[in-house]
Amino acid sequence: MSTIVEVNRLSKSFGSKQALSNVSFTIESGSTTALVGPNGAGKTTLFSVLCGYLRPNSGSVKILDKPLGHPSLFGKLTALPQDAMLDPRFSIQKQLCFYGVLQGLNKIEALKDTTRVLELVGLSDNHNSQINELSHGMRKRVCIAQALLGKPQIVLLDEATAGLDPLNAREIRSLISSLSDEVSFILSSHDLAELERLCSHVLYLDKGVLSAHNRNEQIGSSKYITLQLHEQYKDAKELLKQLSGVLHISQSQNKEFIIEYQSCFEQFDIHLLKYCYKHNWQYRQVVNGHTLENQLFQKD
Ligand SMILES: Nc1ncnc2c1ncn2[C@@H]1O[C@H](COP(=O)(O)OP(=O)(O)OP(=O)(O)O)[C@@H](O)[C@H]1O
Repeated sequence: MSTIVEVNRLSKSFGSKQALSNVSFTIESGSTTALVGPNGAGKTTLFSVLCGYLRPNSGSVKILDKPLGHPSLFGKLTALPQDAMLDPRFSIQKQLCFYGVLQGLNKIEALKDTTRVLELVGLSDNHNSQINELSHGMRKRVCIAQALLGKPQIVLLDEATAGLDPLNAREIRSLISSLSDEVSFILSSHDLAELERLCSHVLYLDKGVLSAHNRNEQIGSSKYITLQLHEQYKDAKELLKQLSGVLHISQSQNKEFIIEYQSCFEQFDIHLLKYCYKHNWQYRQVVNGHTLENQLFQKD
């Protein structure tokens, strides 16, 4: 694994509004990173700086070991902006070919790559459609296809599934997941369950200040599992404490337990599920580590 994004003490303000404040983080190749935070936290500003749309006031950014704007980065990092627009006058194939040519492909290569990316997003049959003939979800997929032109190494997707129905959102998630071996995605979304499924690392921004989280963390000799049971079974917490390997149990919600266990305990998850079966407990969800929601919002 190598570092593909290195951000050091980055700050950006708009007049007196500090949108990013001393933000530092690194991203390794092959990881899928979530960028989360409340409205106005600075996510779009951070994406815009990473893409080179906005200049920071201070700090440095290196992409693939090169400073922002370096010619060798051309086409290596692409983005789907939050409110990406397409031109209603041209077919989607024409538009994508045009963007391919802007990326430095010749016309034949651009057409070939357009065919490839339209197939990836499941829109091969719509190549001649104009944008106003497509549904909201299909338009979003065209924008994602655009971001995938030319085989970039890093793709930033700002709210890729916002406003999509569950089926379309699911298709986009599965596309991201299937491409994540070749492409490092950085995803901004308000959908924590979505990021939970897709991301190994989390960058949390709040009022321009960043904190980073590792999803499947091991702290010292402890590991964590979050177990959500189907209902509030009698004495569940006390009984869980008696399971071998368990170090500590805390309750994040009514039926949800955060189980800290000895990291040397192999196949603890299977052991835990057998224990649930033994006590006739049905479970809703088992998450390796903390849930994203608990990581971000639980105070203790
Ligand atoms: N062009 C601009 N001029 C002035 N202020 C701006 C500008 N762009 C962003 N801001 C301010 O910077 C802060 C961060 O905005 P940003 O759009 O990056 O947040 P965000 O995390 O993407 O929010 P959301 O989740 O609502 O999309 C906000 O307070 C916003 O009002």
